[in-house]
Amino acid sequence: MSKAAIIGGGVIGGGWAARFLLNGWDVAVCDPDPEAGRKIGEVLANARRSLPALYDRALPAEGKLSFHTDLAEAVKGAKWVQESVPETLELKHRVLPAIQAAVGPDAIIGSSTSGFKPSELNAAGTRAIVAHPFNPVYLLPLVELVGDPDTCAQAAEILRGIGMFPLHVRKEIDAHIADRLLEAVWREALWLVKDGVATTEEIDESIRMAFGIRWAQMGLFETYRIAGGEAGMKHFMAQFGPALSWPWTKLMDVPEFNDALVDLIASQSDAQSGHLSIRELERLRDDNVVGMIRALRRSGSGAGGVVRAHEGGLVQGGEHEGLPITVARQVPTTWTDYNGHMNETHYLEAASIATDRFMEMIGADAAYVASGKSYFTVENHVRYLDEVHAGERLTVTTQVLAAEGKKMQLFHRLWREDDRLAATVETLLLHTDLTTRRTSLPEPQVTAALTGWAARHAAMPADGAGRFVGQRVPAPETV
Ligand SMILES: NC(=O)C1=CN([C@@H]2O[C@H](COP(=O)(O)OP(=O)(O)OC[C@H]3O[C@@H](n4cnc5c(N)ncnc54)[C@H](O)[C@@H]3O)[C@@H](O)[C@H]2O)C=CC1
Ligand SMILES: C[N+](C)(C)CC(=O)CC(=O)[O-]
Repeated sequence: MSKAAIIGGGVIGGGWAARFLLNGWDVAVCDPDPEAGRKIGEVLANARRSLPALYDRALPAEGKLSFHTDLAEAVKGAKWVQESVPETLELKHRVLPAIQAAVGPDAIIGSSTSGFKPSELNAAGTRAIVAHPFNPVYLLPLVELVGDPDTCAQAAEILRGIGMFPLHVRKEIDAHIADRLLEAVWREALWLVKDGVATTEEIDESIRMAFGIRWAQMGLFETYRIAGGEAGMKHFMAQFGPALSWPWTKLMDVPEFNDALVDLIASQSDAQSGHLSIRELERLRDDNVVGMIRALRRSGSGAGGVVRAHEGGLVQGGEHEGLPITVARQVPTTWTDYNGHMNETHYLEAASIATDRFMEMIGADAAYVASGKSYFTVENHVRYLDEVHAGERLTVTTQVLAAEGKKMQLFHRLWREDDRLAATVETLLLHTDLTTRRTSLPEPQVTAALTGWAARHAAMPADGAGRFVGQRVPAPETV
Protein backbone atom coordinates (compact mmCIF):
# COMPACT_ATOMS: atom_id res chain seq x y z
CA MET A 1 0.00 0.00 0.00
CA SER A 2 1.44 3.42 -0.95
CA LYS A 3 1.54 6.16 1.67
CA ALA A 4 1.10 9.93 1.30
CA ALA A 5 1.87 12.44 4.04
CA ILE A 6 -0.01 15.74 4.08
CA ILE A 7 1.67 18.54 6.04
CA GLY A 8 -1.03 21.09 6.84
CA GLY A 9 -4.55 19.69 6.90
CA GLY A 10 -6.63 22.79 6.11
CA VAL A 11 -8.80 23.44 3.04
CA ILE A 12 -6.24 22.14 0.55
CA GLY A 13 -4.48 19.55 2.72
CA GLY A 14 -7.90 18.07 3.55
CA GLY A 15 -8.71 17.84 -0.16
CA TRP A 16 -5.39 16.12 -0.91
CA ALA A 17 -5.98 13.68 1.96
CA ALA A 18 -9.38 12.76 0.50
CA ARG A 19 -8.00 12.39 -3.06
CA PHE A 20 -5.24 9.97 -1.97
CA LEU A 21 -7.38 8.03 0.55
CA LEU A 22 -10.28 7.40 -1.83
CA ASN A 23 -7.79 6.16 -4.41
CA GLY A 24 -6.50 3.52 -2.02
CA TRP A 25 -3.45 5.27 -0.47
CA ASP A 26 -2.74 5.35 3.25
CA VAL A 27 -2.62 8.96 4.39
CA ALA A 28 -0.83 10.54 7.38
CA VAL A 29 -1.85 14.12 8.17
CA CYS A 30 0.39 16.41 10.24
CA ASP A 31 -1.25 19.57 11.59
CA PRO A 32 -0.91 21.26 14.99
CA ASP A 33 -4.58 22.38 14.90
CA PRO A 34 -6.53 20.28 17.45
CA GLU A 35 -9.58 20.69 15.18
CA ALA A 36 -7.79 19.18 12.15
CA GLY A 37 -9.35 15.72 12.66
CA ARG A 38 -12.90 17.11 12.75
CA LYS A 39 -12.32 19.37 9.75
CA ILE A 40 -10.77 16.62 7.63
CA GLY A 41 -13.57 14.26 8.68
CA GLU A 42 -16.11 16.73 7.27
CA VAL A 43 -14.16 17.20 4.02
CA LEU A 44 -13.88 13.42 3.69
CA ALA A 45 -17.62 12.97 4.17
CA ASN A 46 -18.22 15.38 1.28
CA ALA A 47 -15.55 13.65 -0.85
CA ARG A 48 -17.05 10.19 -0.21
CA ARG A 49 -20.46 11.33 -1.52
CA SER A 50 -19.05 13.03 -4.63
CA LEU A 51 -15.81 11.53 -6.01
CA PRO A 52 -17.12 7.95 -6.56
CA ALA A 53 -20.12 9.47 -8.36
CA LEU A 54 -17.84 10.50 -11.25
CA TYR A 55 -17.11 6.86 -12.07
CA ASP A 56 -19.03 3.88 -13.45
CA ARG A 57 -16.51 1.57 -11.79
CA ALA A 58 -15.68 1.24 -8.10
CA LEU A 59 -12.64 3.11 -6.80
CA PRO A 60 -10.06 1.00 -4.89
CA ALA A 61 -10.78 0.18 -1.23
CA GLU A 62 -10.07 3.25 0.92
CA GLY A 63 -6.64 3.52 2.56
CA LYS A 64 -6.00 4.15 6.27
CA LEU A 65 -6.00 7.70 7.70
CA SER A 66 -3.84 8.76 10.65
CA PHE A 67 -3.20 12.09 12.40
CA HIS A 68 0.15 13.26 13.76
CA THR A 69 1.62 16.32 15.41
CA ASP A 70 5.17 15.04 14.85
CA LEU A 71 6.20 15.77 11.24
CA ALA A 72 8.97 13.11 11.11
CA GLU A 73 6.52 10.43 12.25
CA ALA A 74 3.96 11.50 9.62
CA VAL A 75 6.34 11.41 6.64
CA LYS A 76 8.02 8.10 7.59
CA GLY A 77 7.76 5.66 4.65
CA ALA A 78 5.79 8.15 2.51
CA LYS A 79 6.13 7.98 -1.27
CA TRP A 80 4.56 11.46 -1.61
CA VAL A 81 4.71 14.35 0.87
CA GLN A 82 2.46 17.31 0.14
CA GLU A 83 3.27 20.55 1.96
CA SER A 84 0.00 22.49 2.38
CA VAL A 85 0.76 24.98 5.15
CA PRO A 86 -0.39 28.64 4.87
CA GLU A 87 1.00 30.75 2.04
CA THR A 88 3.98 32.48 3.70
CA LEU A 89 7.49 31.91 2.43
CA GLU A 90 8.92 32.09 5.94
CA LEU A 91 6.72 29.16 7.11
CA LYS A 92 7.39 27.09 3.98
CA HIS A 93 11.12 27.67 4.53
CA ARG A 94 10.78 26.09 7.99
CA VAL A 95 8.57 23.18 6.95
CA LEU A 96 10.24 22.04 3.70
CA PRO A 97 13.71 21.39 5.22
CA ALA A 98 12.05 19.49 8.09
CA ILE A 99 10.24 17.30 5.54
CA GLN A 100 13.39 16.70 3.51
CA ALA A 101 15.38 15.73 6.61
CA ALA A 102 12.82 13.09 7.59
CA VAL A 103 11.74 11.58 4.30
CA GLY A 104 13.39 8.97 2.05
CA PRO A 105 15.48 10.21 -0.91
CA ASP A 106 13.02 8.87 -3.50
CA ALA A 107 9.91 10.49 -2.06
CA ILE A 108 8.28 13.28 -4.03
CA ILE A 109 7.99 16.50 -2.04
CA GLY A 110 5.20 18.65 -3.50
CA SER A 111 4.17 22.12 -2.38
CA SER A 112 0.58 23.32 -2.82
CA THR A 113 1.76 26.93 -3.08
CA SER A 114 -0.54 29.11 -5.17
CA GLY A 115 2.17 31.52 -6.16
CA PHE A 116 5.75 30.86 -5.01
CA LYS A 117 8.28 29.62 -7.55
CA PRO A 118 10.41 26.50 -6.89
CA SER A 119 13.55 28.69 -6.80
CA GLU A 120 11.97 30.68 -3.93
CA LEU A 121 10.69 27.62 -2.06
CA ASN A 122 14.02 25.81 -2.35
CA ALA A 123 16.24 28.79 -1.49
CA ALA A 124 17.60 26.82 1.49
CA GLY A 125 18.65 23.85 -0.67
CA THR A 126 15.51 21.70 -0.56
CA ARG A 127 14.25 19.71 -3.58
CA ALA A 128 10.50 20.39 -3.54
CA ILE A 129 8.47 20.82 -6.69
CA VAL A 130 5.34 22.92 -6.95
CA ALA A 131 2.26 20.67 -7.17
CA HIS A 132 -0.48 23.28 -7.22
CA PRO A 133 -4.03 21.83 -7.04
CA PHE A 134 -7.48 23.37 -7.26
CA ASN A 135 -10.26 23.40 -4.73
CA PRO A 136 -11.93 20.90 -4.27
CA VAL A 137 -8.79 18.82 -4.75
CA TYR A 138 -10.78 15.55 -4.57
CA LEU A 139 -12.89 16.50 -7.63
CA LEU A 140 -10.93 18.89 -9.85
CA PRO A 141 -8.19 17.13 -11.82
CA LEU A 142 -5.69 19.93 -12.53
CA VAL A 143 -2.33 20.00 -10.73
CA GLU A 144 0.26 22.49 -12.02
CA LEU A 145 3.74 20.97 -11.71
CA VAL A 146 6.73 23.30 -11.66
CA GLY A 147 10.36 22.38 -11.05
CA ASP A 148 12.89 19.69 -11.91
CA PRO A 149 11.60 17.97 -15.09
CA ASP A 150 12.49 14.40 -14.00
CA THR A 151 10.79 14.81 -10.63
CA CYS A 152 7.80 16.41 -12.33
CA ALA A 153 7.60 13.44 -14.74
CA GLN A 154 7.60 10.96 -11.82
CA ALA A 155 5.04 13.09 -10.00
CA ALA A 156 2.84 13.22 -13.09
CA GLU A 157 2.71 9.42 -13.24
CA ILE A 158 1.57 9.22 -9.62
CA LEU A 159 -1.01 11.97 -10.08
CA ARG A 160 -2.53 10.23 -13.12
CA GLY A 161 -2.88 7.13 -10.96
CA ILE A 162 -5.13 9.04 -8.56
CA GLY A 163 -7.24 10.50 -11.37
CA MET A 164 -5.58 13.92 -11.68
CA PHE A 165 -4.37 15.93 -14.67
CA PRO A 166 -0.75 17.06 -14.25
CA LEU A 167 0.16 20.13 -16.30
CA HIS A 168 3.90 20.74 -16.49
CA VAL A 169 4.57 24.49 -16.42
CA ARG A 170 7.54 25.04 -18.76
CA LYS A 171 9.05 28.06 -16.99
CA GLU A 172 8.71 29.06 -13.37
CA ILE A 173 6.70 32.22 -12.90
CA ASP A 174 4.87 33.80 -9.95
CA ALA A 175 1.41 32.22 -9.56
CA HIS A 176 2.07 29.61 -12.30
CA ILE A 177 -0.57 29.64 -15.10
CA ALA A 178 -4.09 29.32 -13.78
CA ASP A 179 -3.76 31.64 -10.79
CA ARG A 180 -2.42 34.41 -13.04
CA LEU A 181 -5.64 34.13 -15.05
CA LEU A 182 -7.80 33.93 -11.93
CA GLU A 183 -6.04 36.92 -10.37
CA ALA A 184 -6.70 39.01 -13.45
CA VAL A 185 -10.43 38.27 -13.28
CA TRP A 186 -10.50 38.73 -9.51
CA ARG A 187 -8.75 42.11 -9.67
CA GLU A 188 -11.20 43.35 -12.31
CA ALA A 189 -14.13 42.05 -10.24
CA LEU A 190 -12.87 43.92 -7.15
CA TRP A 191 -12.81 47.16 -9.14
CA LEU A 192 -16.36 46.59 -10.40
CA VAL A 193 -17.62 46.15 -6.81
CA LYS A 194 -15.52 49.00 -5.41
CA ASP A 195 -16.70 51.39 -8.14
CA GLY A 196 -20.34 50.39 -7.52
CA VAL A 197 -20.77 48.98 -11.04
CA ALA A 198 -21.88 45.54 -9.89
CA THR A 199 -22.53 43.52 -6.74
CA THR A 200 -20.74 40.26 -5.93
CA GLU A 201 -23.92 38.42 -6.93
CA GLU A 202 -24.20 40.21 -10.29
CA ILE A 203 -20.58 39.40 -11.07
CA ASP A 204 -21.16 35.74 -10.23
CA GLU A 205 -24.26 35.68 -12.47
CA SER A 206 -22.24 37.13 -15.35
CA ILE A 207 -19.81 34.21 -15.00
CA ARG A 208 -22.15 31.29 -14.33
CA MET A 209 -24.77 32.27 -16.91
CA ALA A 210 -22.27 32.40 -19.75
CA PHE A 211 -18.52 32.12 -20.00
CA GLY A 212 -18.09 29.89 -16.94
CA ILE A 213 -19.99 27.17 -18.79
CA ARG A 214 -17.94 27.73 -21.95
CA TRP A 215 -14.61 27.62 -20.14
CA ALA A 216 -15.32 24.28 -18.45
CA GLN A 217 -15.52 22.49 -21.74
CA MET A 218 -13.29 24.39 -24.20
CA GLY A 219 -11.18 26.83 -22.25
CA LEU A 220 -10.36 30.28 -23.64
CA PHE A 221 -8.67 29.89 -27.03
CA GLU A 222 -10.85 27.15 -28.50
CA THR A 223 -13.91 29.15 -27.41
CA TYR A 224 -12.60 32.31 -29.10
CA ARG A 225 -11.69 30.40 -32.26
CA ILE A 226 -15.39 29.60 -32.65
CA ALA A 227 -16.26 33.22 -31.82
CA GLY A 228 -14.28 34.25 -34.92
CA GLY A 229 -16.91 32.53 -37.06
CA GLU A 230 -15.85 30.69 -40.20
CA ALA A 231 -12.72 32.83 -40.47
CA GLY A 232 -11.65 31.49 -37.06
CA MET A 233 -8.94 32.84 -34.79
CA LYS A 234 -7.38 35.36 -37.19
CA HIS A 235 -10.70 37.13 -37.63
CA PHE A 236 -11.35 37.03 -33.89
CA MET A 237 -7.95 38.60 -33.18
CA ALA A 238 -8.46 41.29 -35.82
CA GLN A 239 -11.86 42.20 -34.42
CA PHE A 240 -11.24 42.11 -30.69
CA GLY A 241 -7.45 42.53 -30.35
CA PRO A 242 -7.57 46.33 -30.61
CA ALA A 243 -10.07 46.42 -27.72
CA LEU A 244 -7.25 45.42 -25.39
CA SER A 245 -5.82 48.91 -25.67
CA TRP A 246 -9.22 50.58 -25.14
CA PRO A 247 -10.06 51.54 -21.56
CA TRP A 248 -11.89 48.25 -20.95
CA THR A 249 -9.68 46.91 -18.23
CA LYS A 250 -7.90 47.99 -15.09
CA LEU A 251 -5.91 44.78 -14.98
CA MET A 252 -2.60 46.37 -14.12
CA ASP A 253 -3.95 48.32 -11.16
CA VAL A 254 -4.87 46.78 -7.85
CA PRO A 255 -7.57 48.51 -5.80
CA GLU A 256 -6.31 49.55 -2.39
CA PHE A 257 -6.88 46.53 -0.14
CA ASN A 258 -8.26 48.36 2.90
CA ASP A 259 -10.95 47.55 5.51
CA ALA A 260 -13.59 49.44 3.54
CA LEU A 261 -13.09 47.21 0.48
CA VAL A 262 -12.99 44.02 2.56
CA ASP A 263 -16.19 45.03 4.40
CA LEU A 264 -17.94 45.95 1.15
CA ILE A 265 -17.12 42.60 -0.48
CA ALA A 266 -17.80 40.56 2.68
CA SER A 267 -21.18 42.20 3.36
CA GLN A 268 -22.33 41.64 -0.23
CA SER A 269 -21.09 38.06 -0.08
CA ASP A 270 -23.02 37.52 3.22
CA ALA A 271 -26.18 38.90 1.61
CA GLN A 272 -25.64 36.65 -1.40
CA SER A 273 -24.69 33.34 0.27
CA GLY A 274 -24.83 33.76 4.06
CA HIS A 275 -27.99 31.63 4.34
CA LEU A 276 -25.88 28.51 3.61
CA SER A 277 -23.03 27.13 5.73
CA ILE A 278 -19.65 26.53 4.07
CA ARG A 279 -20.25 22.73 4.17
CA GLU A 280 -23.68 23.21 2.52
CA LEU A 281 -22.09 25.39 -0.16
CA GLU A 282 -19.39 22.73 -0.65
CA ARG A 283 -22.04 20.04 -1.16
CA LEU A 284 -23.92 22.25 -3.64
CA ARG A 285 -20.66 22.95 -5.49
CA ASP A 286 -19.66 19.26 -5.45
CA ASP A 287 -23.02 18.04 -6.79
CA ASN A 288 -22.85 20.61 -9.60
CA VAL A 289 -19.22 19.79 -10.39
CA VAL A 290 -20.00 16.05 -10.52
CA GLY A 291 -22.96 16.71 -12.84
CA MET A 292 -20.84 18.87 -15.16
CA ILE A 293 -17.88 16.48 -15.27
CA ARG A 294 -20.24 13.57 -15.92
CA ALA A 295 -21.75 15.52 -18.81
CA LEU A 296 -18.23 16.04 -20.21
CA ARG A 297 -17.45 12.30 -20.01
CA ARG A 298 -19.54 11.59 -23.11
CA SER A 299 -17.43 13.71 -25.46
CA GLY A 300 -14.25 13.16 -23.45
CA SER A 301 -13.82 16.95 -23.19
CA GLY A 302 -11.74 18.51 -20.41
CA ALA A 303 -12.16 16.94 -16.99
CA GLY A 304 -14.58 14.35 -18.45
CA GLY A 305 -11.74 12.89 -20.53
CA VAL A 306 -9.52 12.65 -17.44
CA VAL A 307 -12.18 10.70 -15.53
CA ARG A 308 -12.70 8.34 -18.47
CA ALA A 309 -8.97 7.65 -18.80
CA HIS A 310 -8.63 7.03 -15.06
CA GLU A 311 -11.69 4.77 -15.04
CA GLY A 312 -10.11 2.64 -17.79
CA GLY A 313 -7.37 1.68 -15.31
CA LEU A 314 -9.72 0.80 -12.44
CA VAL A 315 -10.04 -2.91 -11.81
CA GLN A 316 -13.13 -4.54 -13.23
CA GLY A 317 -14.20 -8.11 -13.77
CA GLY A 318 -13.68 -11.11 -11.50
CA GLU A 319 -16.31 -13.61 -10.38
CA HIS A 320 -18.93 -13.89 -7.67
CA GLU A 321 -20.56 -17.29 -6.99
CA GLY A 322 -19.08 -18.63 -10.23
CA LEU A 323 -20.65 -15.88 -12.36
CA PRO A 324 -18.82 -13.03 -14.09
CA ILE A 325 -18.95 -9.62 -12.39
CA THR A 326 -20.21 -7.21 -15.04
CA VAL A 327 -20.60 -4.09 -12.85
CA ALA A 328 -18.69 -3.05 -9.72
CA ARG A 329 -19.41 0.56 -8.83
CA GLN A 330 -20.45 2.91 -6.06
CA VAL A 331 -23.97 4.34 -5.96
CA PRO A 332 -23.97 8.10 -6.74
CA THR A 333 -26.27 10.42 -4.79
CA THR A 334 -27.98 11.25 -8.10
CA TRP A 335 -29.30 7.65 -8.14
CA THR A 336 -31.14 8.15 -4.84
CA ASP A 337 -34.58 9.65 -4.29
CA TYR A 338 -36.87 11.24 -1.70
CA ASN A 339 -37.08 7.87 0.12
CA GLY A 340 -33.33 8.04 0.82
CA HIS A 341 -32.38 5.01 -1.27
CA MET A 342 -31.55 4.05 -4.86
CA ASN A 343 -34.48 4.87 -7.08
CA GLU A 344 -36.12 2.06 -9.07
CA THR A 345 -34.94 3.38 -12.45
CA HIS A 346 -31.30 2.94 -11.50
CA TYR A 347 -31.68 -0.78 -10.70
CA LEU A 348 -32.44 -1.08 -14.39
CA GLU A 349 -29.61 1.30 -15.28
CA ALA A 350 -27.14 -0.91 -13.40
CA ALA A 351 -28.50 -3.96 -15.25
CA SER A 352 -28.28 -2.12 -18.56
CA ILE A 353 -24.60 -1.29 -17.91
CA ALA A 354 -24.09 -5.00 -17.04
CA THR A 355 -25.65 -5.98 -20.37
CA ASP A 356 -23.30 -3.59 -22.21
CA ARG A 357 -20.33 -5.10 -20.40
CA PHE A 358 -21.51 -8.64 -21.18
CA MET A 359 -21.91 -7.70 -24.83
CA GLU A 360 -18.25 -6.59 -24.82
CA MET A 361 -17.30 -9.91 -23.23
CA ILE A 362 -18.85 -11.89 -26.10
CA GLY A 363 -17.30 -9.65 -28.75
CA ALA A 364 -20.39 -7.49 -29.41
CA ASP A 365 -18.27 -4.48 -28.47
CA ALA A 366 -17.97 -0.91 -29.81
CA ALA A 367 -16.19 -2.09 -32.99
CA TYR A 368 -18.89 -4.71 -33.60
CA VAL A 369 -21.61 -2.07 -33.16
CA ALA A 370 -19.70 0.28 -35.48
CA SER A 371 -19.74 -2.53 -38.06
CA GLY A 372 -23.55 -2.32 -38.05
CA LYS A 373 -24.60 -5.11 -35.68
CA SER A 374 -25.88 -5.00 -32.14
CA TYR A 375 -28.41 -6.32 -29.63
CA PHE A 376 -31.70 -4.59 -28.80
CA THR A 377 -33.49 -5.22 -25.47
CA VAL A 378 -37.09 -6.35 -25.98
CA GLU A 379 -38.15 -7.28 -22.44
CA ASN A 380 -37.03 -6.69 -18.84
CA HIS A 381 -38.32 -8.06 -15.56
CA VAL A 382 -37.00 -6.35 -12.43
CA ARG A 383 -37.49 -7.78 -8.92
CA TYR A 384 -36.72 -5.23 -6.18
CA LEU A 385 -35.55 -7.22 -3.15
CA ASP A 386 -33.63 -4.79 -0.96
CA GLU A 387 -32.65 -1.12 -0.58
CA VAL A 388 -29.31 0.28 -1.72
CA HIS A 389 -27.90 3.56 -0.40
CA ALA A 390 -25.70 6.37 -1.73
CA GLY A 391 -21.99 5.55 -1.71
CA GLU A 392 -22.61 1.80 -1.27
CA ARG A 393 -20.61 -0.55 -3.49
CA LEU A 394 -22.90 -2.39 -5.88
CA THR A 395 -21.86 -5.54 -7.75
CA VAL A 396 -23.74 -7.10 -10.65
CA THR A 397 -23.24 -10.68 -11.86
CA THR A 398 -24.58 -11.93 -15.18
CA GLN A 399 -25.84 -15.40 -16.01
CA VAL A 400 -26.85 -16.54 -19.50
CA LEU A 401 -30.24 -18.26 -19.35
CA ALA A 402 -30.66 -18.85 -23.08
CA ALA A 403 -28.63 -18.31 -26.25
CA GLU A 404 -30.53 -19.46 -29.31
CA GLY A 405 -30.08 -17.91 -32.76
CA LYS A 406 -30.90 -14.22 -32.45
CA LYS A 407 -31.95 -14.55 -28.78
CA MET A 408 -29.86 -13.71 -25.74
CA GLN A 409 -31.57 -14.07 -22.36
CA LEU A 410 -29.62 -12.77 -19.38
CA PHE A 411 -30.20 -12.90 -15.62
CA HIS A 412 -28.46 -10.08 -13.73
CA ARG A 413 -28.18 -10.22 -9.93
CA LEU A 414 -27.51 -6.90 -8.13
CA TRP A 415 -25.54 -7.48 -4.91
CA ARG A 416 -25.26 -5.01 -2.05
CA GLU A 417 -21.99 -4.30 -0.26
CA ASP A 418 -23.04 -6.70 2.56
CA ASP A 419 -23.62 -9.45 -0.03
CA ARG A 420 -27.41 -9.35 0.20
CA LEU A 421 -29.30 -9.61 -3.06
CA ALA A 422 -30.79 -6.20 -3.89
CA ALA A 423 -32.50 -7.14 -7.15
CA THR A 424 -32.63 -9.46 -10.10
CA VAL A 425 -33.17 -8.26 -13.65
CA GLU A 426 -34.11 -10.77 -16.32
CA THR A 427 -33.60 -9.36 -19.77
CA LEU A 428 -34.29 -10.61 -23.27
CA LEU A 429 -32.31 -9.20 -26.17
CA LEU A 430 -32.51 -9.82 -29.91
CA HIS A 431 -29.58 -9.49 -32.27
CA THR A 432 -30.28 -6.68 -34.77
CA ASP A 433 -28.86 -5.43 -38.04
CA LEU A 434 -28.41 -1.69 -37.51
CA THR A 435 -28.74 -0.94 -41.25
CA THR A 436 -32.09 -2.69 -41.84
CA ARG A 437 -33.19 -2.25 -38.17
CA ARG A 438 -34.42 -5.88 -38.34
CA THR A 439 -33.41 -8.87 -36.26
CA SER A 440 -30.55 -10.94 -37.66
CA LEU A 441 -28.18 -13.72 -36.66
CA PRO A 442 -25.02 -12.69 -34.82
CA GLU A 443 -21.58 -13.16 -36.39
CA PRO A 444 -20.24 -16.70 -35.75
CA GLN A 445 -17.59 -15.55 -33.25
CA VAL A 446 -20.24 -13.80 -31.14
CA THR A 447 -22.51 -16.86 -31.28
CA ALA A 448 -19.60 -19.09 -30.24
CA ALA A 449 -18.67 -16.88 -27.27
CA LEU A 450 -22.30 -16.54 -26.16
CA THR A 451 -23.11 -20.25 -26.39
CA GLY A 452 -19.89 -21.00 -24.50
CA TRP A 453 -21.09 -18.86 -21.58
CA ALA A 454 -24.59 -20.42 -21.83
CA ALA A 455 -23.14 -23.94 -21.57
CA ARG A 456 -21.09 -22.98 -18.49
CA HIS A 457 -24.14 -21.39 -16.81
CA ALA A 458 -26.75 -24.01 -17.80
CA ALA A 459 -26.53 -26.11 -14.65
CA MET A 460 -26.45 -23.12 -12.27
CA PRO A 461 -29.58 -22.17 -10.29
CA ALA A 462 -31.52 -19.09 -11.37
CA ASP A 463 -34.03 -18.64 -8.54
CA GLY A 464 -36.54 -15.97 -9.42
CA ALA A 465 -36.06 -16.16 -13.18
CA GLY A 466 -39.21 -16.68 -15.22
CA ARG A 467 -41.52 -15.10 -12.62
CA PHE A 468 -44.55 -13.10 -13.63
CA VAL A 469 -45.58 -9.78 -12.06
CA GLY A 470 -47.70 -10.39 -8.96
CA GLN A 471 -46.35 -13.88 -8.26
CA ARG A 472 -45.69 -14.41 -4.52
CA VAL A 473 -42.20 -13.17 -3.61
CA PRO A 474 -39.89 -16.01 -2.54
CA ALA A 475 -37.38 -15.50 0.29
CA PRO A 476 -34.44 -13.49 -1.05
CA GLU A 477 -31.29 -15.36 -2.03
CA THR A 478 -28.39 -14.87 0.35
CA VAL A 479 -24.86 -16.17 0.28
N1 LIG B 1 -7.47 27.64 -0.40
C1 LIG B 1 -7.29 27.56 -1.72
O1 LIG B 1 -8.20 27.84 -2.52
C2 LIG B 1 -5.99 27.08 -2.27
C3 LIG B 1 -4.82 27.11 -1.53
N2 LIG B 1 -3.65 26.62 -2.06
C4 LIG B 1 -2.40 26.65 -1.30
O2 LIG B 1 -2.44 25.61 -0.32
C5 LIG B 1 -1.70 25.99 0.84
C6 LIG B 1 -2.60 25.87 2.05
O3 LIG B 1 -3.70 26.73 1.90
P1 LIG B 1 -5.10 26.45 2.64
O4 LIG B 1 -5.35 25.01 2.76
O5 LIG B 1 -6.08 27.31 1.95
O6 LIG B 1 -4.80 27.04 4.07
P2 LIG B 1 -5.56 26.71 5.46
O7 LIG B 1 -5.33 27.86 6.32
O8 LIG B 1 -6.95 26.24 5.20
O9 LIG B 1 -4.75 25.44 6.01
C7 LIG B 1 -3.42 25.48 6.44
C8 LIG B 1 -3.24 24.43 7.52
O10 LIG B 1 -1.86 24.34 7.84
C9 LIG B 1 -1.75 24.12 9.24
N3 LIG B 1 -0.41 24.49 9.66
C10 LIG B 1 0.06 25.71 10.00
N4 LIG B 1 1.36 25.60 10.33
C11 LIG B 1 1.71 24.30 10.20
C12 LIG B 1 2.91 23.57 10.40
N5 LIG B 1 4.04 24.16 10.79
N6 LIG B 1 2.90 22.23 10.17
C13 LIG B 1 1.77 21.60 9.76
N7 LIG B 1 0.61 22.25 9.57
C14 LIG B 1 0.57 23.59 9.77
C15 LIG B 1 -2.87 24.97 9.83
O11 LIG B 1 -3.21 24.52 11.13
C16 LIG B 1 -3.98 24.75 8.82
O12 LIG B 1 -4.81 23.65 9.16
C17 LIG B 1 -1.20 27.41 0.56
O13 LIG B 1 0.12 27.35 0.09
C18 LIG B 1 -2.14 27.92 -0.52
O14 LIG B 1 -1.56 28.89 -1.35
C19 LIG B 1 -3.61 26.02 -3.30
C20 LIG B 1 -4.75 25.94 -4.07
C21 LIG B 1 -6.01 26.53 -3.65
C1 LIG C 1 -7.15 31.85 -4.30
N1 LIG C 1 -6.07 30.89 -4.63
C2 LIG C 1 -4.97 31.65 -5.20
C3 LIG C 1 -5.64 30.28 -3.37
C4 LIG C 1 -6.67 29.93 -5.56
C5 LIG C 1 -5.81 28.80 -6.02
O1 LIG C 1 -4.63 28.72 -5.78
C6 LIG C 1 -6.43 27.76 -6.88
C7 LIG C 1 -7.93 27.58 -6.81
O2 LIG C 1 -8.39 26.56 -6.30
O3 LIG C 1 -8.65 28.45 -7.28
